[in-house]
Amino acid sequence: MSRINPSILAADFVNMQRDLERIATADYVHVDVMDNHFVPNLTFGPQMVGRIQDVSPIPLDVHLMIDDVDRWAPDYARLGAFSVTFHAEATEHPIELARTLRSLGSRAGIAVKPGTPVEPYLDYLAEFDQFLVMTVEPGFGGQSFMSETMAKVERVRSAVRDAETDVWLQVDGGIDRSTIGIAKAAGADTFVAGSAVFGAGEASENIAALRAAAHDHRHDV
Ligand SMILES: O=C(CO)[C@@H](O)[C@H](O)COP(=O)(O)O
Repeated sequence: MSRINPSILAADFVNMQRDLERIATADYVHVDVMDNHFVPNLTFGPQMVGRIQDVSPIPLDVHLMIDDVDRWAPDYARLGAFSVTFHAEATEHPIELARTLRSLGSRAGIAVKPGTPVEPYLDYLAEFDQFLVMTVEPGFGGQSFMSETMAKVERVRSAVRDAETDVWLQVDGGIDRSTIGIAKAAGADTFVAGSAVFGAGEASENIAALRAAAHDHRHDV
């Protein structure tokens, strides 16, 4: 199973509804919320995400790159996001927050930056629906895939297998037609792509090409 989640960080913000329609064949729309504090970039907050939720043809996979997630993450679950992922570095209470998100009807995801180890969270996988291993430093699109993060993807995949849970393993950053196979071989099943979808060519064709590139990879998880 390979899920393709286009990141609208690479969309045209003043033509957001048009760009959402262009990615209707994707699985989920990846919505990067940035506060210019947790990361040095700023996007949008609950009001805009609520409007995206209203008009999007596919469900929302919200990625919070913000501080104070204990306070703000529940708002995104309340507005109906399919999935809300917060950063492990932004909370001291990841399990409690994941439980709150689930109680509000959203899937709960935990994300780690490239320099953050995954081990502290592997004994608690059942508390989460998604584990996001960042494959670039969060903050900006168009960066190069960090292949050294694949060791962490392998560790999470192995722990998910051992725990016999159904946690989705997401990668985000520098995913394109060549790197998607590397991430899939390491054990990822959910792929966020910004530039590779909204860059050159038709978004729907780019999504199909990413699906094909992931599918072509022999090591299915
Ligand atoms: O969260 C982020 C960046 O922090 C990503 O979702 C980017 O938007 C991915 O963009 P590309 O690397 O695919 O261009």
